[in-house]
Amino acid sequence: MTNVDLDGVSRWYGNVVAVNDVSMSLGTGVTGLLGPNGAGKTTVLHMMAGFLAPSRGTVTLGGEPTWRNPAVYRRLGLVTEREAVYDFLSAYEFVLASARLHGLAQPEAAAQRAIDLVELADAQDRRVGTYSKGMRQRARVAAALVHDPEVLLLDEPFNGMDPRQRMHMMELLHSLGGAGRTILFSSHILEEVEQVSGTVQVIVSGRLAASGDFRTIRRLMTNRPHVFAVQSSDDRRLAVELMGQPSVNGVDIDRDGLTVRAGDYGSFTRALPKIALASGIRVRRLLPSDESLESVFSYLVEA
Ligand SMILES: Nc1ncnc2c1ncn2[C@@H]1O[C@H](COP(=O)(O)OP(=O)(O)OP(=O)(O)O)[C@@H](O)[C@H]1O
Repeated sequence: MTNVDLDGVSRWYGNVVAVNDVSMSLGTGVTGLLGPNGAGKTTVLHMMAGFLAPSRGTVTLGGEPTWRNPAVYRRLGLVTEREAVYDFLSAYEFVLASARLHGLAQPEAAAQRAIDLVELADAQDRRVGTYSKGMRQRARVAAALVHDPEVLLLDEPFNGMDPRQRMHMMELLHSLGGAGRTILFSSHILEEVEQVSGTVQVIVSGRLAASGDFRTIRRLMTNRPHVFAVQSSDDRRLAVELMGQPSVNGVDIDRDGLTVRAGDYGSFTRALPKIALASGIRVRRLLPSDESLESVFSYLVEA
């Protein structure tokens, strides 16, 4: 079992603090690194991979510092966010090049093994330029896995994929994690992380906002005050009815309808249809109006 540990890690670029005093420990299986754009996810992954030196603190893999440590590079693979252009190569040639770069003793066998692992054998001799986004991404995973690393880091691996490709990649991560590897993938999409991994590290503005079991964190996120936009057949009367509800903290009314501040998501969304029904009011629209990831994350940080 290979642990990746961050201990009091900060990284700044000039005046920008990208990562601020983060400590976390990753074990085998799949962990999601969740956070809005610019939160510092890429910086964390690059420090784990030894691409980037921490400004403060230590990043270790199996107890060894990752920065400038070639022995550690052999034990990890990184799939970066941006795709390099290699359209003229077949997947096999591309993965083989990676095997040779690693100086593996039997590069051909290693390349074939990695391609089989990501289930790309049927298309391995076709140029990558003819591949779908999902297939290209799997070719890149194969290249990162060619030296059979214990740790695999992936930066936004689901970006730009359609649902089927996403499902396929999720299954692949599951099986790699199930086989005893330590896998960390970054994402800014809550549902994506929820589907792939039970363990999550949430990072916001460079700080670790929450960490651990996904369900606990999900609960933290939904059991927070919410703002809803509501439109109905009789907004004034509905406002009066809602004000009598313990789950409602406040109601504003204007031309566009009601803005309702509720104590938490569940009690309000359960109560609203009952109130409307009892008062003979038709609800035409119910929209959570503060559901941006940033607001959810900010709440977590402040909690
Ligand atoms: N080389 C750099 N020079 C200066 N600032 C940087 C550099 N790299 C990242 N930053 C800044 O550090 C912060 C964290 O960036 P990072 O790319 O790690 O975030 P992220 O969570 O991966 O976001 P995204 O998903 O948008 O890539 C951002 O404010 C970013 O602008």
